[in-house]
Amino acid sequence: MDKFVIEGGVPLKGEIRISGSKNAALPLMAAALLADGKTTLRNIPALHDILTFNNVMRVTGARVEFEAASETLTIDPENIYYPEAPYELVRKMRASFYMLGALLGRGGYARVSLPGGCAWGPRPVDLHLEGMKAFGANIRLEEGYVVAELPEKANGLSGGQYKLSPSSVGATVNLLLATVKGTATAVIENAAKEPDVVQLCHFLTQMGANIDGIGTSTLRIQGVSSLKGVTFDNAPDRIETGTFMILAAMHPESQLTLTNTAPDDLGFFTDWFRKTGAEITIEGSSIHLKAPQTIQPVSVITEIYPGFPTDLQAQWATLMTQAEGESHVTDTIYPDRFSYVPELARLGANIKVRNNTAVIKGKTPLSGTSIMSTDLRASVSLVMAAMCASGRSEVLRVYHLDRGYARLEEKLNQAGARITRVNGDVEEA
Ligand SMILES: CC(=O)N[C@H]1[C@@H](OP(=O)(O)OP(=O)(O)OC[C@H]2O[C@@H](n3ccc(=O)[nH]c3=O)[C@H](O)[C@@H]2O)O[C@H](CO)[C@@H](O)[C@@H]1O
Ligand SMILES: C=C(OP(=O)(O)O)C(=O)O
Repeated sequence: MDKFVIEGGVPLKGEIRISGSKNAALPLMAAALLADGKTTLRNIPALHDILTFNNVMRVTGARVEFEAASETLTIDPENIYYPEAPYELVRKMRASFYMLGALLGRGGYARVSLPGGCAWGPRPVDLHLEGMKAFGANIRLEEGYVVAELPEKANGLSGGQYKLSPSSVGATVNLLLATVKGTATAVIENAAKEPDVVQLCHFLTQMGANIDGIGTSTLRIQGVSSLKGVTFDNAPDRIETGTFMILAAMHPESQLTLTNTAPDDLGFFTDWFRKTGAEITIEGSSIHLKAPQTIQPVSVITEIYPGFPTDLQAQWATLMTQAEGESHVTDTIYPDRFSYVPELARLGANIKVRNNTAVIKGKTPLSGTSIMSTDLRASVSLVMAAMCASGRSEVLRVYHLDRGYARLEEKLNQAGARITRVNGDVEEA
């Protein structure tokens, strides 16, 4: 397992180009399996999760070619013959569960292992299954696998209405995939409005789907008989953008420009960010950032889009260890997503968890030591803390990070960071 060795205390200067979004790309990839022809997706980052999903699709017989240098992915689903997603791959990544909707939508049958992904407490898939049932699929559990199929003699789902409670990105994606082809009308209420879902709807529409209410919480899908393969540009990663914005605020001398961003996809995040005292100027797809001399404490509560994203709360709590005063970071979406807290405390942060809230008292100096990543966003927050700490730190198990950040150390080093990737697991055994 690789680790990072980080020399802390240096500001970030210059430009960093934001990669394509992981969480927006994965639904597109699954949707490409519904087409009658080949789909080309551009701005697809060479991340472990993307490579894993490529392999998940290949198991079915789909032809998948990824050119990492040009970040271009082609998916040809013509020869799909094996509508299954095995445990060995699905356990690595929760979004593999999108295969359930895609394969059901394509051929009326899917057998998909129950998912893995970042683990921070319960992450049920009941809404995915209940929604598919409500739209007429037969669902059964079989030795850790979910089998979804059309009822005997039916030649499509029956459609209907289903209200997600709570709203769910993954369930909205799966229900869209399951229903865009066919003859029925399906209405998803309290659907997710995250940019990743909106992009998926636009992509499906370009393929020939009929979806009303895109960008609202009620999606009305009228099934169509076929979908065609298209060429499509994936959106920039809003979570990578937010992560680097937060990082740029952590050192008083940092001045950073992020290019290839989609500022509108950040929702209200920029408002919270400004309250810290950081300066932000948006110019087309570039975001210019200047760190505050003194970071103001800003409490946040995670909410569905456009509220504060749960995927940025660990990074925010890390920033708040350097703010002058007390702040609270509350996660209402994943109440247990605080595994990074003991590690920040080991670096010297004054941070404690009360129920679903991290209570942070700043400003505390951080000093370098060995720290362990536990999930994707937790691990990037530890890298950020190590970059802010005095002396040298080691961040172990960076494989979590490689799931979702493309060439992180290379990008940050180009802006002045001092991060070395060390291969192997001898020290961690
Ligand atoms: C690959 C991907 O895009 N992952 C993102 C996606 O995850 P994911 O799609 O898994 O997250 P959801 O939007 O589904 O989860 C939202 C809430 O709904 C609950 N829920 C969800 C499904 C279900 O069947 N039952 C249920 O109760 C969850 O426990 C959670 O409390 O959105 C999350 C919330 O923005 C992000 O943190 C993840 O990074
Ligand atoms: C948690 C994430 O991914 P997943 O839902 O695949 O675990 C994430 O992208 O932050």
